[in-house]
Amino acid sequence: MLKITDLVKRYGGGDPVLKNLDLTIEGESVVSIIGSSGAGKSTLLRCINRLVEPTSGSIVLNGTELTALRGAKLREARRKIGMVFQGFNLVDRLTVMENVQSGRLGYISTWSAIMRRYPKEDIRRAYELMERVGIAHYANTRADQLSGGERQRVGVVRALMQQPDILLADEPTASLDPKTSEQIMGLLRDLAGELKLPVIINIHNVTEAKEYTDRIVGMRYGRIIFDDTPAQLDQDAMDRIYSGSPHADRAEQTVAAQ
Ligand SMILES: Nc1ncnc2c1ncn2[C@@H]1O[C@H](COP(=O)(O)OP(=O)(O)OP(=O)(O)O)[C@@H](O)[C@H]1O
Repeated sequence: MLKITDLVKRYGGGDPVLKNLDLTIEGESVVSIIGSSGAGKSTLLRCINRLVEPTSGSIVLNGTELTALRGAKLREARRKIGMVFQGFNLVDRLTVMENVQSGRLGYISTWSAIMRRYPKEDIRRAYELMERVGIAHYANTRADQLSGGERQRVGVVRALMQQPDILLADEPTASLDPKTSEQIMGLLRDLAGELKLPVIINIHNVTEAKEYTDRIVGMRYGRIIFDDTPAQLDQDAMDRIYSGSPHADRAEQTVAAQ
């Protein structure tokens, strides 16, 4: 279970971009986070895996308070959080297998990694996952020879090699054509079910969010203002999520506080 309580993030001395946010995700479900550009979607995901340091608040994953962790304990917790990126974040000159095995860094010794001496079990699991997502025949191909959709499949397998407790996907389909984008969304949904893995996806494409996810969280300037099933996301909810501006939001809050 992921339980976020009273989360605040402020970059430098500016206004908070996450404002006392609460969010609980239980069990395996696919949750999408939607909202205008600047709503704080990426910041929220990056606070969960501590790529961004929260200013205050609590993030508990399966009983571990993530915000309190440092050093080795933080690295250990991070291994349990898989991340899929918009730009795939692959090492182009490495093969698909080498990219996929980089998900095991932190589990195997640096020397084994340098020598590309992967444990048999890791190779078996990599092939199983690559087979599952349809890229096993590319195992020895350089990552830069693959199409966008294939590259994202590599990104997904690399994240799954970590044997994560949760998968975070930051606009995983934003660089893909519409058909490939739907395939990747379908894959994430199916893998979530098969592996009993909660998945949180930041996404701009509301049609895909409705079709491929179980729950939609709508953010507006640092707050969650919608949290329900796709069926409940009507035009009125859409208008609320996508209306306003950071400036208007700040003015509203100032008036409300007076
Ligand atoms: N490293 C940073 N330093 C300063 N401000 C930042 C930083 N990262 C994000 N911000 C600001 O925080 C706010 C939220 O940004 P964030 O990227 O989380 O929003 P988003 O909803 O993911 O937007 P998008 O959909 O465009 O990716 C924005 O105003 C952004 O300018």
